[in-house]
Amino acid sequence: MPLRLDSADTDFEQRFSDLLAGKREASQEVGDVVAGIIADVRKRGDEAVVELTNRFDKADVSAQTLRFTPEEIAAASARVTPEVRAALQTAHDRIKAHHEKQKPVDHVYTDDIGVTLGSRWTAVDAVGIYVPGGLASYPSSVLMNAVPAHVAGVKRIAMVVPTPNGHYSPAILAAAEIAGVTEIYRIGGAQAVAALAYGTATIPRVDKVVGPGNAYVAAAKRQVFGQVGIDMIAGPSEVLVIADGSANPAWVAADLIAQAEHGGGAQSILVTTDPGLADAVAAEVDRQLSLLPKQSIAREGWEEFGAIITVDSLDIATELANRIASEHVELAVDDPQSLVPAIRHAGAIFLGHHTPEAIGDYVGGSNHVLPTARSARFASGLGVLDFVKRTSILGCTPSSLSALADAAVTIAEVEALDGHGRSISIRLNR
Ligand SMILES: NC(=O)c1ccc[n+]([C@@H]2O[C@H](COP(=O)([O-])OP(=O)(O)OC[C@H]3O[C@@H](n4cnc5c(N)ncnc54)[C@H](O)[C@@H]3O)[C@@H](O)[C@H]2O)c1
Ligand SMILES: N[C@H](CO)Cc1c[nH]c[nH+]1
Ligand SMILES: [Zn+2]
Repeated sequence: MPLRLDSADTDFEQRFSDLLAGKREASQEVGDVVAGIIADVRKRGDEAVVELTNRFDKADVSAQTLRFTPEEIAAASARVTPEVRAALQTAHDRIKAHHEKQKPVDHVYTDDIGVTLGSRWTAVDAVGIYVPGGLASYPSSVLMNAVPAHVAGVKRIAMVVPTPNGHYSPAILAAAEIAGVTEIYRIGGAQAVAALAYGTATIPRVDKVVGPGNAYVAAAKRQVFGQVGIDMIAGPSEVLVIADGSANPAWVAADLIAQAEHGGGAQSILVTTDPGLADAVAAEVDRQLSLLPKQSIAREGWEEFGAIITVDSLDIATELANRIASEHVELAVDDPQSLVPAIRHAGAIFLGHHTPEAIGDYVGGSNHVLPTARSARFASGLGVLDFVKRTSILGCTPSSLSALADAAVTIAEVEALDGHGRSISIRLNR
């Protein structure tokens, strides 16, 4: 049974805190396993990557077959149906159009004393994109990772995707082809992240690793940060549905199940002002789950991490939403726009009864690689800004340098850095 809470209950705070603290992400044990894998890949390179891939993915690879050949990519891509290709193309075009609007612009200005100041954006040279592939296959994640990188102007995109038992969906390679990605390795997990970060004989190192993945991938990204950049931690998926009495229980239930079916610690939470809706959604989730196979991942996910919370007002609902800081927040309420300003911590917000989170997973145009595990308090979803860096530009004239010199030299003296002061005064013959 999923957790049932009511914000008016005396033990609510304690039980809500327990819900937030629930261990869905990397444990100490996962962190230790990942540290061992990273050290092994750094030491033994391809040999370790091959051995770990064959152990965890049962993939039967060698250093020679780690990378998909152009022929394999073309052949797999040719196997997808015209419908699948067209759907991927639609997704690609919509994601591209939306991300084009995120491109930052350079600016330069000269202030009132003649100092020139500016910001210039340049793309990261080489990025590694992680496409998850353990429990499910995610062609959509190929597009969500690769399209913003292309829009940003990244020159080299290296993609990794695990191939459990040697299998992969042709749609993965078709999506890569549509997105213009040609460097693709059949590896996953922490060993893939380590190979991208440190490089091996077969896999040249990159500057930044992005993309979603399970707890092992999330832990590996945390541990290689500094050696390379990372986007954020996009781990096991989450949805928080805020609903009032106008919501359709069957639609809300379907959305909760959709997120729970990601498995691996995925979490679905309903917060509602309507106790009748809470009961109806609980019954409807059970009914819809009963139509699925007994061992369905969605049932496991819902029962282990799901929760239904009743609250007295939408104000309390939004306050809880900010504390949960969910990856996705659906506003299944009469007037969704009125709640938007109150939601400050969310990876993405979905407006109204006709915007299921799954439309954003695929073709809405916004990115589905989003911060999880409450990291929406400080992080944003993947976008063009993840693939560029900002360099500041500063230029003084003799007169503007002279105008600023005294203050600068004074601060240099306070810091006891005489060389700094001298490098300024020498130019002014002081
Ligand atoms: N936040 C997002 O944007 C987003 C998008 C898509 C998927 N996801 C999430 O990504 C995750 C995908 O997970 P997945 O497992 O299907 O694929 P995955 O590719 O993330 O992980 C598979 C890899 O995990 C490693 N692994 C598995 N068990 C291991 C063990 N015991 N020891 C060491 N390594 C091990 C293996 O190397 C394997 O290749 C899900 O949690 C899903 O919710 C998130
Ligand atoms: N909901 C996931 C992000 O949390 C993304 C996804 C891909 N495919 C289906 N869903
Ligand atoms: Zn999804």
